Amino acid sequence: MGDHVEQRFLASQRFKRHQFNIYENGMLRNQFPTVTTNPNKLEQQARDSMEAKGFNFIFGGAGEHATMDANRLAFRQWKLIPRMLLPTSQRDLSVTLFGIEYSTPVLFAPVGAHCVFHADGECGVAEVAADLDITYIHSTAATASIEDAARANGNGPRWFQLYWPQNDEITLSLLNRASRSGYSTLVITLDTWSLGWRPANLDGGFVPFIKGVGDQAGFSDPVFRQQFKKNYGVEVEEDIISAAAEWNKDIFSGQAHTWEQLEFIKSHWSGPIVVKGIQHVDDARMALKMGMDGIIVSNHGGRQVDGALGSLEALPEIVHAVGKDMTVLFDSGVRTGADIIKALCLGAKGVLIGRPWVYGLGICGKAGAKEVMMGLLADFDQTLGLTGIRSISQCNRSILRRITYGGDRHTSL
Ligand SMILES: Cc1cc2nc3c(=O)[nH]c(=O)nc-3n(C[C@H](O)[C@H](O)[C@H](O)COP(=O)(O)O)c2cc1C
Ligand SMILES: O=C(O)C(=O)c1ccccc1
Repeated sequence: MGDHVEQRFLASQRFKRHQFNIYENGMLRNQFPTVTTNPNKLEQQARDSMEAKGFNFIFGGAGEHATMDANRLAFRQWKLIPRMLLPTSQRDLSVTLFGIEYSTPVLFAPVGAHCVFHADGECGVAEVAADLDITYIHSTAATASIEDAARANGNGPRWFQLYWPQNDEITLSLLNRASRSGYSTLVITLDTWSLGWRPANLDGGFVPFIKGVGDQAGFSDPVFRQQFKKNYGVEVEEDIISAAAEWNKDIFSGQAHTWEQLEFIKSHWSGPIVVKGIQHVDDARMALKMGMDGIIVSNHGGRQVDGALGSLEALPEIVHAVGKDMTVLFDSGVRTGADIIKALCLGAKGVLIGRPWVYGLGICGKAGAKEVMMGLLADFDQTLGLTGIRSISQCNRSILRRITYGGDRHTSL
C-alpha cells in the first residue's frame, strides 16, 4: 500500500488497521481485547462486570422481550450475497445526510443516564465519538448538561435528541441551548412519552430519574430553574426529589403531543428535524406531511411496546413509501457489521447503535465504548469489502435475499 491514501478512504483504513492490531497484540504481545469482540458475549460480560441495577437498565426491554427477540430475528431472515473480484480493497464509508458529509453512516444512538453505567458519563462518550468521527446524539435524559457534552465533543459531529416537554417555554429553552452548543440536527423521540412496562427494572424497583439522575438537561436549564424556584421557593439542589418529579412530569408526563404540534418545533429549529420511533408506514407519511426532514425507524430497542414487530421488518415498506422524499435512518437490534449493511441495503441512509457500546461503557468506561465501536466499524468495513461493496451508495437489494424457511436458529458462539 502506498503512503498516500485519499481522504475518503481514511476511515476505512483506520478500522482495517484495528483488526490487524488485535491480531498483532495477541500474537506478539500476548495481549487480548479487554471487551469481547463477540456480539453474543458482550451482554454476558457486561452482566458480570456491572452492578445489577445498571446492567438491567441497559438490558431490560418491555414485557417478555418478544420485540427484542424479533429485532434480532428480523436480521437473521435477510442474507447477504457476496460478489467476487471487484475493486473493493479501498473503501469509502462516507455518506451525506441533510447536506452534510459524515465519514460513516453509523451514529451513536441517544442513550440517557450514562452515569448509571460509568462515571465517564456522556462527556466520555461524546469525546470518544469525536475521536472516531462518529455522530454523537445527546439525550434529553442525560446526566451531563447539553453544554458540557458539547464541550467534550469539541469539533465532532453532534445531534440533539429531544424528549418533548409539555411546557413550550422549556422546549424553546432546550432548543436554543442545543443550537447555541453546535448540535446540528434535532431528533424528536416520539415513542417514549411514558416508559414501557419493563420487568427487569420493575422487579429491581429501579429507574434513575426519580432521584434526579438523568435530569441534567432540566436541572441546568434557566427556565426550568426559575419556574421551580417560583413554585417551590427553593433551588433545585435543595429539593432534588421534587425537582425530579417536576421535570419528569414535563418530559415523561404520560401525555403525548399531536402531529400538528410539530409545526411549533419546526418554526423554532432552523436545522434538520428527524422524528424517532416510527414503525407504521402511515406515521412515516405523517412525518413527511408535517415537513420533517427524516425519520428513524426504531422501536426503542424493544423497550416500549412488547409484541411489536421487529424494527427491520418495518423498514422496507417505509422506505418504499417515503424514502425518495425524506431521509430514513434505522435502529433497534443492530449488533454486527453485516446488520449495518443489511439495513443500508434495505434503504436506511444511516444506522444508530444502541446497547453494544452502552455495555462497553458499563464494562470499562469510555475506553470500553470506544473498543466496541471500533470493533463494530472494523467488522462493518471488512464485511463490506468481502461482500464486494466499495462505497455506501452500492448497498442495495441486489445483494440481499430473504430466506423464509425455518430452522435458522440463533446459535451461540
Ligand atoms: C440504556 C438505554 C437508554 C436509552 N435512552 C434513550 C434516550 O434517552 N432517548 C432515546 O431517544 N432513546 C433512548 N434509547 C433507545 C436507543 O436510542 C435506541 O433506539 C435503542 O437502543 C436501539 O435498540 P438496540 O440497543 O437494541 O439496538 C435508550 C436505549 C438504552 C439501551
Ligand atoms: O430507558 C430508555 O429507553 C430511555 O429512553 C430513558 C428514559 C429515561 C431516562 C433514561 C433513559
